[in-house]
Amino acid sequence: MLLEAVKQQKPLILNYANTVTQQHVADGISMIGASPLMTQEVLEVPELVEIAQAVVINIGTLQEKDLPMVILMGQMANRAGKPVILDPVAVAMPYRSSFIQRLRVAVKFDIIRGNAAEIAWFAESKGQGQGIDADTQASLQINIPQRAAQLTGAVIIQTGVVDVITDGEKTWLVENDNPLLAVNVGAGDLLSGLVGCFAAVTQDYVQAGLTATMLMATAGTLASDQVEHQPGQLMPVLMDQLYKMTWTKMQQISEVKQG
Ligand SMILES: Nc1ncnc2c1ncn2[C@@H]1O[C@H](COP(=O)(O)OP(=O)(O)OP(=O)(O)O)[C@@H](O)[C@H]1O
Ligand SMILES: Cc1ncsc1CCO
Ligand SMILES: [Mg+2]
Repeated sequence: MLLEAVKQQKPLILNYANTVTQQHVADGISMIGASPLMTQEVLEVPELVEIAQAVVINIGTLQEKDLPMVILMGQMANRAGKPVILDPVAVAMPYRSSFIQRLRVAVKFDIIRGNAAEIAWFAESKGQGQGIDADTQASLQINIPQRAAQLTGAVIIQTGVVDVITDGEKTWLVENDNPLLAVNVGAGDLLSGLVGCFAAVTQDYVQAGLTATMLMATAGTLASDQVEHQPGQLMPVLMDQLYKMTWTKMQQISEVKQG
């Protein structure tokens, strides 16, 4: 079971993080037994990718000067067969689109985790919005993440009211409508970090994505029950729930369906 594997192997997860939510990302990775490391220095990238088991690239606060560093991280991980996870924050905005276009010609992403608007961009489909907010649509179009997977060759994790995990053929749905999680900025960034932890311990990236979304859904449900209508209290309780998580709880509490 992948949560046990993370606790036993304690993989090192190397992050190009955004400066808004990196503390949550680092804490979440640590809470489930993996080891986080953030970098912004190109000169240390080779030695860090060497010891890492996964690389997570989050473009939330991207800067042009960082592009060569991010390309190097991705390429070195690609060459070493280490998973590269992309969190394409607000990728539909023109400058960000250009950054990702230039990154994607150099780096293969194994997994892309984003909200519906972000994933729609990879599917070359019109998104519902261009900011960081998740699409709260009730009617889910699973053909969009499936198409994004087919076009990019990456496993897609689209989050929202329902999370969709797909490689373009196999598709899983995790029901996770949780208003307290939705309003906490960085819940998605945290999830992308957790995806890195599971991708570090299996080559089955659909399974890694499914496990991470089940984990987040379960921890989110338990944490919301504890803090009730106080979203400002959620994050610390969510961290406690991640720390205490078991596979049995994840199977009992998260609602998973085949798409
Ligand atoms: N109603 C909802 N809308 C959006 N996300 C939700 C909702 N309910 C639960 N979530 C969960 O919140 C987490 C973050 O998903 P979201 O789609 O908001 O990512 P995001 O937009 O990238 O967030 P951020 O940029 O703040 O990190 C996911 O685990 C998702 O399943
Ligand atoms: C609000 C915000 N702005 C850039 S990154 C970020 C956190 C959500 O990804
Ligand atoms: Mg996001």
